[in-house]
Amino acid sequence: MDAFTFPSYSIDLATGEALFDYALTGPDGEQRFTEVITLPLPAEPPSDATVATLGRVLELLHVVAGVSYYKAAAPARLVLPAPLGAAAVELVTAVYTKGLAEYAYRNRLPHVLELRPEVPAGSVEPAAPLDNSDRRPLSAVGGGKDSIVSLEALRRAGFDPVPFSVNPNHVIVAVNEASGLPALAARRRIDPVLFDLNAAGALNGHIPVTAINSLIAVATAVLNGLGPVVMSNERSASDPNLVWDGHEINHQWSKGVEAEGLLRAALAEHAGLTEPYFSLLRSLSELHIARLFATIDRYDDVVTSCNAAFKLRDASERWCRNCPKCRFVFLAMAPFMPRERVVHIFGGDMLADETQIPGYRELLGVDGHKPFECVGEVEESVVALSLLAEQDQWRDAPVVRSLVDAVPETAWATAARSDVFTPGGPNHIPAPYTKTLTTLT
Ligand SMILES: CC(=O)N[C@H]1[C@@H](OP(=O)(O)OP(=O)(O)OC[C@H]2O[C@@H](n3ccc(=O)[nH]c3=O)[C@H](O)[C@@H]2O)O[C@H](CO)[C@@H](O)[C@@H]1O[C@H](C)C(=O)N[C@@H](C)C(=O)N[C@@H](CCC(=O)O)C(=O)O
Ligand SMILES: Nc1ncnc2c1ncn2[C@@H]1O[C@H](COP(=O)(O)OP(=O)(O)OP(=O)(O)O)[C@@H](O)[C@H]1O
Repeated sequence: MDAFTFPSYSIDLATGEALFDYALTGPDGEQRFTEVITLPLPAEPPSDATVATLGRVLELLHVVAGVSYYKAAAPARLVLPAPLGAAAVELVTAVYTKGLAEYAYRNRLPHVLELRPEVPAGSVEPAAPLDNSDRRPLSAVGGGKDSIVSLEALRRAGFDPVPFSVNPNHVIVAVNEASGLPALAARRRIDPVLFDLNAAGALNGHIPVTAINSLIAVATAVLNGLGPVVMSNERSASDPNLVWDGHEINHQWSKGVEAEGLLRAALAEHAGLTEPYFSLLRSLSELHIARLFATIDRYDDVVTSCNAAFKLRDASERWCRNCPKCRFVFLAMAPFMPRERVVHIFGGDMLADETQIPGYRELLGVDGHKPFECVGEVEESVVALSLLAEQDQWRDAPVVRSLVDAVPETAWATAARSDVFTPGGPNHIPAPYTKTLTTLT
């Protein structure tokens, strides 16, 4: 295939159903795709101004959500459907290069990292400004510990958050029920043709899903007259897994602060939204978030961070207890909870299971590189281990004993100087929200 194009998109405001069309084209013909995204509708029909702003957000979503289909062939040309301003082009370029970097690395496709979209000539009509910053925030809920921390902090700080999810599965539904807050949901249907192509051996790999979910959340907030979208993306999401061919490869790129800034700028430029989207947890390490989560216990029976529970097919019921994310989150929560509580949350004791030692050695930087998963930095893992080694309840756990012996002296020294509990780094948290997290401490 030579080119990836964006033939059309439409929305039916009576049903909330938006259709996004894509095409891979080449000398042998064309492969079309249609993704269907259904937004929750407000009680009253939206005003013309709201519909205009929504249209602008959907134009960005149309282009960004194309990554799932582009990756089936990775053609050299990415041909955008309409002129875009500089900030929007910068976002799109980054989503298709940095957002697909892990895919490019694993499939050995260096040209993807250099991809530049072809932007039709012409100017874009400036968007009408919309300041919705004082409305109720939409709090994105993924079912894991991070979004629970944000939701609870927002609630306790009096912001009256509306929980929101894309395709909520049973875990997310249970988390929302535990919160007791009425939630909004959007539906997203990937074109099944993509799965057929995958089964037939098409190129496949990781995509920047948070960029897509974020724009669906912003579209929902606009349509429903709500305020900023509040994400729960942490500081370490901005750190790459490795460097390849001079490019940083970051599994979590679209959760990082660069993506957040690009999305905010594109939404301001293209949709006129002055305060559309930010991450409340941006300054915190994963370990710090785990410590905050330990202060909240109403979600213990339902919280699930394991990605295996969120697969479209053959999902696990809750924690699989055998993946990098389960290993990391168990390690991060354990120092801050009684042993029986963390074992109850996970349904088993991962630090008593010696088969987990090789995976933990990767997290601790003893073997290999940081896994391609949503896990914290090596330093955070070493700090967590050092805290466990000081506690009677954990010191003699078989995995803890083995790891304490394996971690090199230099890593302990780094951990001893660590700033994992000191908030830091760039963030986009608006002034009214800066004290929100203090409600949990
Ligand atoms: C749940 C999961 O981790 N899935 C990743 C896995 O895909 P798998 O085939 O095992 O299961 P499905 O998710 O059901 O996907 C089926 C196919 O559909 C493709 N696809 C899915 C969603 C989408 O938006 N577009 C798609 O094209 C997918 O490629 C499969 O062929 O492995 C895939 C290949 O590495 C990953 O792409 C799947 O990741 C999902 C998109 C996903 O939702 N992952 C999040 C849990 C995730 O990884 N979040 C990251 C943040 C990444 C970011 O920058 O936003 C994190 O939390 O660190
Ligand atoms: N299905 C979804 N719908 C809406 N937002 C989502 C969805 N899945 C994840 N998110 C959001 O995307 C961001 C990254 O997701 P991630 O899975 O890292 O977070 P989490 O589930 O809150 O916590 P954890 O890191 O413990 O899994 C979070 O802000 C989360 O709220």
